[in-house]
Amino acid sequence: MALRRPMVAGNWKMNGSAQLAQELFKKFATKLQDDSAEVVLCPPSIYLESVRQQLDMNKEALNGCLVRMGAQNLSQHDFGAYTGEVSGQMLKDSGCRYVIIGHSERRRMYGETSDIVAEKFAAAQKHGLTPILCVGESGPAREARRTFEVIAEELDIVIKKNGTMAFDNAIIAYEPLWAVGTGKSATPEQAQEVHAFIRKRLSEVSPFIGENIRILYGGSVTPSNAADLFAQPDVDGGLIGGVSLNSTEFLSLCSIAMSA
Ligand SMILES: O=C(CO)COP(=O)(O)O
Repeated sequence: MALRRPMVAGNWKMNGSAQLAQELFKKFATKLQDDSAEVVLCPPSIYLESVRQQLDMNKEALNGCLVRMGAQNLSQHDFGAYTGEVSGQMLKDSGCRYVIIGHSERRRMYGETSDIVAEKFAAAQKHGLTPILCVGESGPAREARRTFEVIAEELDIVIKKNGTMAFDNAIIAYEPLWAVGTGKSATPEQAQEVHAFIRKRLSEVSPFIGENIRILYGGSVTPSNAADLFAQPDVDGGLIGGVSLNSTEFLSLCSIAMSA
């Protein structure tokens, strides 16, 4: 068993259906073998209930395999006049264990600043959810050799607001923007380099957290590149977009993580 249990988290984004949940669980029930990796489904919030039903219905068949549920976003506020928003408490009530925070699509398209991301991180933990914090540089930033600078900045704002110890209960996802949904994944070496940088930065404040935090890679992960990515020493699995909608391919990523 690896020091850190690998995780494969499926971010459905604004895709999927109750039927997809059913199809995935049918395969989980027969194909997942043990608890050597953790599998997380992050459907749109309207389908959390469908996933939860499947989790309940398949409890016995899953037989100790770790399948869990996460949300894709939450409000930084607890309750109130925030039309269209969902609070951490509501996600917790729906059976979520995880919540994705600061995905690049939300930062870019919905004006989520790093300050808001830091507030959402705090809100998630306040309500007993584990944040999956996304960080990553744009293509131009990489070309300008600003990758580490961008990642450090995104991390530091969350650390400043929440403290390093908050990362005791958090997961980080490195998702370079140029690799998200483009079919052009980071190479295993590129991913490893950034993951090691993130781990080192956290280790400087807490060696325990640095050693134990799981850092996922996200951006065009497929069954053909996953084994090399997941085999990197500082890559603890993946945050999967497109492929998480294909039950056969997603299951094959889960198997790869289980043997990583
Ligand atoms: O954004 C992602 C996961 O959060 C990655 O998406 P793709 O796997 O579709 O590139």
